Order: sequence, then C-alpha cells, then structure tokens
Amino acid sequence: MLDGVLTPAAGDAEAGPAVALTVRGLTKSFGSVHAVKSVDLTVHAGKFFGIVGPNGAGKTTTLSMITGLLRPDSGAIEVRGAEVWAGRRARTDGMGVLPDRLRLFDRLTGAQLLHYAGSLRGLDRATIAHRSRDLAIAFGLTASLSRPVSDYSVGMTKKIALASAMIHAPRLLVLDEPFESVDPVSTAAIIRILRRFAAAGGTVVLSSHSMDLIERVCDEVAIIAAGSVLASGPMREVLGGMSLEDRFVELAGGAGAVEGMEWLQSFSG
Ligand SMILES: Nc1ncnc2c1ncn2[C@@H]1O[C@H](COP(=O)(O)OP(=O)(O)OP(=O)(O)O)[C@@H](O)[C@H]1O
Repeated sequence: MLDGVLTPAAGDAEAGPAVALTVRGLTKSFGSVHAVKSVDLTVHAGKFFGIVGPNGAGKTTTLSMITGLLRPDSGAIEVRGAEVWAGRRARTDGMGVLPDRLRLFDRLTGAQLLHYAGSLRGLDRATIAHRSRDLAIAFGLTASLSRPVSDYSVGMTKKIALASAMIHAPRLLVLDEPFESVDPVSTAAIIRILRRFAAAGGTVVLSSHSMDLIERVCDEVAIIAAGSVLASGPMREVLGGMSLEDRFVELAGGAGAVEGMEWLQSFSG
C-alpha cells in the first residue's frame, strides 16, 4: 500500500553509491559556545544511523546543519556526493526532515498540511491525495485528517510532521527525536514503515535519547558529547560487546554527582 511513498525517489537503490551522507570537519559555535567541534560522520545507504549524546551534546546543531537549517562555520556535508552548502542556499532536494522544534502551520488540517508539504515538493494533486491516504493509514491518523493540527496531541503532531517529511519519498530521512512523545504501538508502526523505506534503499538518520531503541533499530551509530564524536561506525563495532547504554556511559560519563543534595530530604512543610 505504501510502496509509492516508501520507495525512495529516482533511481535504482542498488545502483546508488554505498555512502549516502558524509560529514567532514563540521564546526559550529554560538558566541563562546562551541556546539559542534570538527564532527566527522559516514552514513551508508539503506541503513539506520543513530546519533546519541547527552543534553547539549550538539546533536540538533549537527542535524540542523545537515538539513540546511543552519549554516556551518566550517566543514563539508555531502549527500550522495553533492555538497549541501555549495551555494548561497543549502541543497536539500532529496531529504525529508523532521526538525527538533516543530513549527508547523497548525491552523491547517492534517490533510491540508500534507497537501502543502507535497505541493512544496512539486507533487501533483492526485499523487498527494493517494500518498496522504496511505500515510494516514500507516500513522493511524485517518480519523484526524480533517481536524486542525493545533488540536492534535504531541504524539499526533509528531506523526503528521513525520508523514509530511516522507510524502515526497526522499532518499534520506533526517529525524530529530522522532519517537519522543509517540506511544509504543505507534513507535513500532513507524519503525516498520522506516524499515521498509530502508530495505528499498532509503537512509534514515535519527537522534534519540532512548538507548534501547537506537541499539535495537540502528545499523550504525555515533556517540557525541560536548560537540565531538566519541565513537562512530557499525553498531556492533561501537558496542564492542557492551550495551549501548553502558558504552555511552563509559565514553560520555555518567550522571552528575548527587552529593550535597541532602536538603532535598529535609521537606519544608
Ligand atoms: N541558537 C543557539 N544559540 C546559542 N546556543 C545554542 C543555540 N543552539 C544550540 N546552542 C547551544 O549549543 C549546544 C548544543 O546544543 P544542541 O541543541 O545541538 O544539543 P543536543 O545534543 O541536541 O541537546 P538535547 O539532547 O538537549 O536536545 C548547547 O550548549 C546549546 O546551548
């Protein structure tokens, strides 16, 4: 049913390059905050690539530069061999993007939002209608398509945004925290959809704080902390026999010390 949407646009996946995305020496500072420090990543086509890291590690900043939302200070980002930031504006034609802070036109209904997303990508009315129907079924949103997105729950909003990111059948999906606030049944359904997308040659880059999910779903992983890549590559190599959570703690450090918080047990009233 979803084949039209899930088969990445243009070309034979098998004939495509093995590397879908390369990031070299990517750097970004905000004043004195060095958010991303010379990050290198290699993402292979047809794979799930997970990015994990503590709060403030630079995940969103990195993904924002990859998806053309934020200009890097320096470094190179190539998608299937083409530099994203070669010109004055970023080239992101073959990408579907779920940004971190969703700013949707939420006075539109779900159906109108999908139509808008499809129109922006140059799809005709019939194709948009057909794909919207398929995506709504896949994401469990059929009954909600005629309601304004402002009335959606957080999880439903995430799902309609994800559907909007996929409607043009991009080759590369870049998803910042796609499963945050999404219920477990919907998460499993979305993962199934994404697996079919990857099996057809599409590539998924996603960030998440859920170590279990990243370990279970992703083929490749990068652990980022304080703007730098601490480990990156095939999941099995990065894990080295450990769980992702243990490896993450080993590389990035554990939670902050809780000594000195005795006042919290003094209860004021
Ligand atoms: N627009 C901005 N202006 C100033 N500082 C910023 C801006 N965006 C990000 N930063 C800073 O850059 C660093 C990395 O932030 P980023 O949002 O990339 O982290 P993250 O890994 O996505 O964190 P989280 O897991 O909490 O979402 C942080 O120190 C953050 O405060």
